[in-house]
Amino acid sequence: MRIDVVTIFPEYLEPLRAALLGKAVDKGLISVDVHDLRDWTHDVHKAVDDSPYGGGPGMVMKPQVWGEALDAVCAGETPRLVVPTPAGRPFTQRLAHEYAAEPRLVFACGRYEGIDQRVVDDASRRMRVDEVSIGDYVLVGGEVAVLVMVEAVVRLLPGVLGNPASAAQDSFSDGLLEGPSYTRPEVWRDLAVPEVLRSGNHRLIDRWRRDQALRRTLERRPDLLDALPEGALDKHDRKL
Ligand SMILES: Nc1cc(-c2ccc3ccn(Cc4ccc(CN5CCCC5)cc4)c3c2)n[nH]1
Repeated sequence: MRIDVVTIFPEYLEPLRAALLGKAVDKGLISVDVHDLRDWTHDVHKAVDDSPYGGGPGMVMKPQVWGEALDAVCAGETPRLVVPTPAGRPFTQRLAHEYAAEPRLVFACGRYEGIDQRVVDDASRRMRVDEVSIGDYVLVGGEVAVLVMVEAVVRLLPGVLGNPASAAQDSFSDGLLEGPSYTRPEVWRDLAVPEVLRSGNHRLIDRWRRDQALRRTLERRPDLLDALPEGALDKHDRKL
């Protein structure tokens, strides 16, 4: 997978070079290129923003600079363009799997109050463009959202995770939150590991884990229960 990121703060994307993602680059599983938007300015001030038409607080990013940058960065194999924004469709595990199947992703990181809408409108004439939100809170720019999305997507690629079974058993993979996890010691600060997990009875252990996942989902994310497909809960589940 080829990933390109356009930003006025390239240094914000340095974490993509570290740890697991850095190893994925070293292994040739992904390529990551970060581009400074200001490379496509032509004025001495390298201006990338201007006042909003219609008034309002803050500044809006200029379409001309973004247009030239995306023409250059998106050249070659047509990518899927992802534009983080508070006003976007939700980024979900399902969308992460969709992106993991793409050969090329380009991320456009806005700042200020966002990017002139015509940049998205124009790009949509040539490629798939998604305006995506990573949550219902407002960041200062798109860079952190790109770090979140790249991490969620790249970990799904074959060969990236040391333990691929982990991604297969992700939260949400069965529609529920995962329950609690434990490791040694058996007792820590007077807190003991639940007996069933040391019983060796894997039928009971699986049942206990599912009960814990259901309880936690009911308590923290009842909306996920409503979204479960018909028949996803068996009669034991419904008794909880
Ligand atoms: N999931 C998520 C994504 C982001 C995000 C992504 C890209 C940019 C580029 C600039 N900003 C700051 C920013 C500040 C104010 C407004 C104005 N809006 C008016 C009412 C609420 C806000 C918009 C945008 C981003 C924010 N934030 N959260």
